[in-house]
Amino acid sequence: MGSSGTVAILGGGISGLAAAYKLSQIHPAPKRIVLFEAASRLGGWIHSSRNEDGVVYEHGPRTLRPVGESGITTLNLVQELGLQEQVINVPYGHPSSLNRYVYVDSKLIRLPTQLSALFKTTPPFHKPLLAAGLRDLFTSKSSKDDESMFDFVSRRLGPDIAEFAIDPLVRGVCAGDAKEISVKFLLKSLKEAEQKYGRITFGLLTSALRKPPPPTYHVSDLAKKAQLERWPVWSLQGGLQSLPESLVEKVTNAGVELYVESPCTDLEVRKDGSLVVRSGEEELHCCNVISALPSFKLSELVEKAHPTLAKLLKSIDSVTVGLVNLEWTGQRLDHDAFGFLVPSSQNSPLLGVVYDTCSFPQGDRTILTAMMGGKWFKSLFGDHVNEEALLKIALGQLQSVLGISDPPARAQVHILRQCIPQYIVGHCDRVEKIRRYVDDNRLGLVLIGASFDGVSVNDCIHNATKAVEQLATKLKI
Ligand SMILES: Cc1cc2nc3c(=O)[nH]c(=O)nc-3n(C[C@H](O)[C@H](O)[C@H](O)COP(=O)(O)OP(=O)(O)OC[C@H]3O[C@@H](n4cnc5c(N)ncnc54)[C@H](O)[C@@H]3O)c2cc1C
Ligand SMILES: C=Cc1c2[nH]c(c1C)Cc1[nH]c(c(CCC(=O)O)c1C)Cc1[nH]c(c(C)c1CCC(=O)O)Cc1[nH]c(c(C)c1C=C)C2
Repeated sequence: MGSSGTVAILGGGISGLAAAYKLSQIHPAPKRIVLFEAASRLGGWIHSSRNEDGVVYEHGPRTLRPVGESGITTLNLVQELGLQEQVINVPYGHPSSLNRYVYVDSKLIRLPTQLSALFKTTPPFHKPLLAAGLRDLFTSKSSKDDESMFDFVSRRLGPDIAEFAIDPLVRGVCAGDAKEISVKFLLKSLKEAEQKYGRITFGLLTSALRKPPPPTYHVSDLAKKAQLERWPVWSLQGGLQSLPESLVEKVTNAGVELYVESPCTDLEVRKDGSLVVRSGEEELHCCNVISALPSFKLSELVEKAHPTLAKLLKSIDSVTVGLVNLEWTGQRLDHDAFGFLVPSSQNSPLLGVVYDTCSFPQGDRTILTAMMGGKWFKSLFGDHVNEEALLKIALGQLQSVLGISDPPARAQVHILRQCIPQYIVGHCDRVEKIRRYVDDNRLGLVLIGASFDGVSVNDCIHNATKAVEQLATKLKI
């Protein structure tokens, strides 16, 4: 088979599917677009299950934010796919968008959102939050180019904020340890403000006062509606899995070849710059390969020919999450919120619990998702923990925290192995080195996926779209 005009995509998660969709839309489109997926289903970590009675559980992501260029890219895509009627949003000002709890010293504490917390000591903090602002004003800037989220916030705003706000935030976004995760992961603009103004408060003030410039990119009617109505987050009826399902339908109709249960087992770069993708006995010659694989998986494929690259790719580690969906009949919560998070200082097996039916009610029932382990999975549960044991642990925790003692009407447990990449200190440099190696060695590889430039679904779709736009300008079709 000739390589000219054939593009291979490795991985059929949302990144790979978004790339396949975008590639099938460009003119002229490549002659062949072939996607290899190792698992028996497409969608990667986006996984919803639909019970026979229509009740939906999410085993991966559940809500997306509509903000920023990447939030708009996803809503644009949703409209292009004709899914706008299926969009459900949390209304502006809804308790699930305002109330976030932390579980500290055996108590659920609502994180303060009111201005009074600036002047009054409000638990779990030990000082009024104004003290944090004053500390920032009197702290000089650090010369370090990168540091951990915990160190940065502890230094600038005090250890209280680092322990009770930043540490749980990191657990609630990447199931990781704030003492290891790079400040550039979630607080890039604050780190830049420190470098530019010496104080993060000056940076916050300047950006609050500055009118954002009008967008230079397309904003669909759906994205405009989300902005106008100030949706905090949104999802899809039937679960977020409807998004990859719709992409699969569209790309199949556009002629993209999708192979499931077809792991890429070898990737060879020939001297003439063409590439050979192997999946078991099959081999495909192509002009370009888009990898939408987790970094550690791609590392295995390039290990033999490019050990230096393999080592760099492998250094972007991922953590395992035990995820337990639980359902009870009736309303079992005495407060409305997005959920609660547990700071690592509490040494709990729980990372946090999402109150799914508070954001999106599903009749007269309570559905919660407990997430456990993350960075601490192995030290908490060992190598051989099974689903039954995790269910028991989750139920015990929910009894202590929420006082729910009767057994759930239904439950599902999933052990999500190596599901969230960890952007530890130095991540940006690592990614730059990886990309430089690929360019310098003319490997013809395009790297997308959650391992590199953002873990949210929005980031994955946006980065896949941008990468294909760039590739289109130099495609050897
Ligand atoms: C529990 C959980 C909750 C989350 N919550 C949110 C949320 O609320 N909001 C949000 O925005 N994001 C959330 N995320 C993050 C988001 O879901 C992921 O970052 C995103 O789905 C990753 O997509 P991806 O396509 O880059 O990678 P993946 O989904 O990992 O896809 C990679 C694909 O490659 C396949 N593969 C692996 N090896 C091979 C091989 N050798 N050959 C071929 N295929 C291979 C895999 O089977 C997989 O299908 C959450 C993630 C998890 C795990
Ligand atoms: C307890 C563990 C986890 C919970 N969600 C995730 C984990 C690991 C994964 C996750 N959650 C979000 C993202 C996307 C980040 C983004 O950039 O949009 C990912 C990968 C969204 C999110 N969840 C929480 C926050 C603060 C955010 C960021 C954006 C937003 O404000 O929506 C908080 C949170 N997550 C979990 C709970 C229980 C919780 C708060 C109570 C579960």
